Amino acid sequence: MYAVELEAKAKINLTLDVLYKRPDGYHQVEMIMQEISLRDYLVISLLPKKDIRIVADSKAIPDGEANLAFKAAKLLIEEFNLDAGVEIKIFKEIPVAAGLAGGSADAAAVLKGMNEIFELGLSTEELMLFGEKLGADVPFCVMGGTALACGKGEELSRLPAVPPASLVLIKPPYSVSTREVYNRLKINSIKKRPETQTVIESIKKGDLEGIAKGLCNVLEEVTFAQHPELRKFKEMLKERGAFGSLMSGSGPTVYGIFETKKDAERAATSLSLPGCTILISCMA
Ligand SMILES: C[C@](O)(CO)[C@H](O)COP(=O)(O)OP(=O)(O)OC[C@H]1O[C@@H](n2ccc(N)nc2=O)[C@H](O)[C@@H]1O
Ligand SMILES: Nc1ncnc2c1ncn2[C@@H]1O[C@H](COP(=O)(O)OP(=O)(O)OP(=O)(O)O)[C@@H](O)[C@H]1O
Repeated sequence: MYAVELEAKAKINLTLDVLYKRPDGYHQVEMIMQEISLRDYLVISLLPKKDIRIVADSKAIPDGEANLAFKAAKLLIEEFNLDAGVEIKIFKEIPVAAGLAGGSADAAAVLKGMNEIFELGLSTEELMLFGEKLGADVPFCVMGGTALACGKGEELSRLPAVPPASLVLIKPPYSVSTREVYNRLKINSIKKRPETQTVIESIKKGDLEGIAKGLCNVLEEVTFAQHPELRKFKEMLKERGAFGSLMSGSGPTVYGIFETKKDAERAATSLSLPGCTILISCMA
């Protein structure tokens, strides 16, 4: 049976600013998105009849039509009236509901994989437009790399690659609802906003310390109000040599940027946070 194997890479936010609430209920954002090496693996196989089957190695994600990978397959089957189906095997490595776009990454991988299996001939831009129908982070997960995201997150402009750097990610043993965090945000009381253009300049110069100094996510205050220990996790990473640390997306994952893999490994092994998942990854 014809099958394709894909990697679905996670993302972190280097900056995340929220400008205002839009009439459509979403928030206007300005954020720098960065693809990282942490990834899920998917195997998509052709099924002779119109059926979508999700086979996941994790009980933490839905195995039916609530799965974002299922929604992506359904979207293309209906759009192109495909007279066949797919089985989607998902091997999860990305922590779920962690602020790392795990579901969005899987959905983007399904769009790419089905484009290949059914020879739809869709460009990256066309796949990103389908991604927009699935969720705000999906267009970036289709594009990958480093990008400035505006609008709901679908207006993307590619940025130069950031300098190679390692990350330590701390994922606490609970998840956070993105929707609740956005809806709890008091936009008029945001004390510190990212200096997005300054960070873009640092990226263009390949200045890792400048990037790290510019890390800023306005959603932190909302999630930290519920989980104050996350603020401590940021400090612990910096005390262990991180150039900078930040919560990714709506959280709860907090990450630190380290110059080398060895620095990241040393920091990670010195952390003892019962119940937390501690991962090492890299940017670019
Ligand atoms: C927090 C980020 O992950 C940062 O990259 C994204 O902004 C959220 O991306 P996402 O999880 O793919 O978001 P979606 O699944 O499309 O939306 C989940 C919910 O988050 C809220 N949401 C999301 C994106 C956005 N720009 N404004 C919002 O208010 C909406 O209530 C939405 O119903
Ligand atoms: N393939 C999937 N992988 C992970 N979560 C999925 C998937 N399909 C559906 N979900 C659901 O989507 C919700 C969000 O999961 P996800 O891992 O995408 O969160 P996230 O990383 O915080 O996303 P974002 O950073 O975009 O806000 C979870 O509650 C999960 O049950």
